[in-house]
Amino acid sequence: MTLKLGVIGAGAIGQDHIRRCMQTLSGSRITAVNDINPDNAGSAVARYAADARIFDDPHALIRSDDVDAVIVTSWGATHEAFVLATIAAGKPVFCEKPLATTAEACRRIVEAEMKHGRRLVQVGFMRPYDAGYRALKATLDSGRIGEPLMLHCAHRNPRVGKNYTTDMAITDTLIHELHVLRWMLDDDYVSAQVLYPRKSGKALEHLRDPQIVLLETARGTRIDVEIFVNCQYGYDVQCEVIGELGIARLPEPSAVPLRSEAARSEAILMDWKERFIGAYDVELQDFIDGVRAGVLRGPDAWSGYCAAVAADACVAAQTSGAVTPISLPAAPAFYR
Ligand SMILES: NC(=O)C1=CN([C@@H]2O[C@H](COP(=O)(O)OP(=O)(O)OC[C@H]3O[C@@H](n4cnc5c(N)ncnc54)[C@H](O)[C@@H]3O)[C@@H](O)[C@H]2O)C=CC1
Ligand SMILES: O=C1[C@@H](O)[C@H](O)[C@@H](O)[C@H](O)[C@H]1O
Repeated sequence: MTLKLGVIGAGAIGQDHIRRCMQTLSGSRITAVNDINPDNAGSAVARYAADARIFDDPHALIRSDDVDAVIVTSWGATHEAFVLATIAAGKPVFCEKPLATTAEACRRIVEAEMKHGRRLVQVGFMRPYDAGYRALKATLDSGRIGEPLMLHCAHRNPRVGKNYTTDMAITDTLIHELHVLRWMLDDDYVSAQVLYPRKSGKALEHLRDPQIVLLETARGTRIDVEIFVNCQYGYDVQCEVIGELGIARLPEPSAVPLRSEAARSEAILMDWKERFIGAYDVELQDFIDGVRAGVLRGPDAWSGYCAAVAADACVAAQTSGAVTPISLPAAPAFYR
């Protein structure tokens, strides 16, 4: 049975996921698209999914018999309502990160899914599907560098638009690290602090950029993450783990080492779509396969909630400047 997918939000990543479902992945097709901006829905359908129906009402799309499962790729603040409605309809949902923009909203999703009694939600945290992060985690798990003591990370985007606000450095950007580092270290955060270095002249008036987030885990590992979303030169994600016996780094994406014009160089990617293209393909194929097999295995709503608890603390720390505690309840049996 080919899985019929409905997409809510046909912007940058919505269109990219529609393209990959229609052109790269197997076992699904896009049958329905909704966007608050009808031009975006129209252009997605025209470019990639000529047979899909355009819905004016996202809730009608969720309920439609032409939709077996839903992909939510609208703005973060709208995710909660669409995910809850899809759970209420008893259908699986792939929701782009963040699952919701606050821990309280994520908790409501967790409660609704548990009440339903079966996993329906996969969160679009793609980094655990990335070959580089998987290799880094395998190295840590092998014990070759001993226990991790410190991590130095960076998440840099060349630039962001005028709607990107200071808190989005946490809820939209750092949220990837909050999820992937917890997964990689198999450890929980206990505190967060945010520091502001000198502001870049390339950042718009309203935005504090760059930012440094300091995290501490329950086992005492210290993590610093630089978030710099107007770095100009590229899309650059770095992660270095300092262990008791050695150091392990996230591999760079492969690039041709070039000797030209009296210089040695390697290109740096400019776009998250290219940097994580392999990971997006594998995560969405995993969702499609999981729905068809009746068992979702990807990042669950609980991991979306845990990332949001840490994000809430970081957002509070952005204004207080203080070291802010993070405390997580034990995972319910449903998610263990
Ligand atoms: N996993 C990843 O690496 C990435 C994840 N994302 C996440 O995907 C989501 C979308 O991001 P982008 O595609 O970059 O944004 P975007 O602004 O390019 O696209 C969002 C689309 O959603 C539509 N939309 C907004 N509110 C809506 C509503 N109430 N109903 C229907 N449509 C609505 C907008 O009109 C727009 O077409 C965000 O949550 C973002 O954090 C985005 C980029 C990469
Ligand atoms: O998820 C993403 C965007 O929404 C976010 O705005 C960027 O900062 C991230 O690098 C990208 O992966």
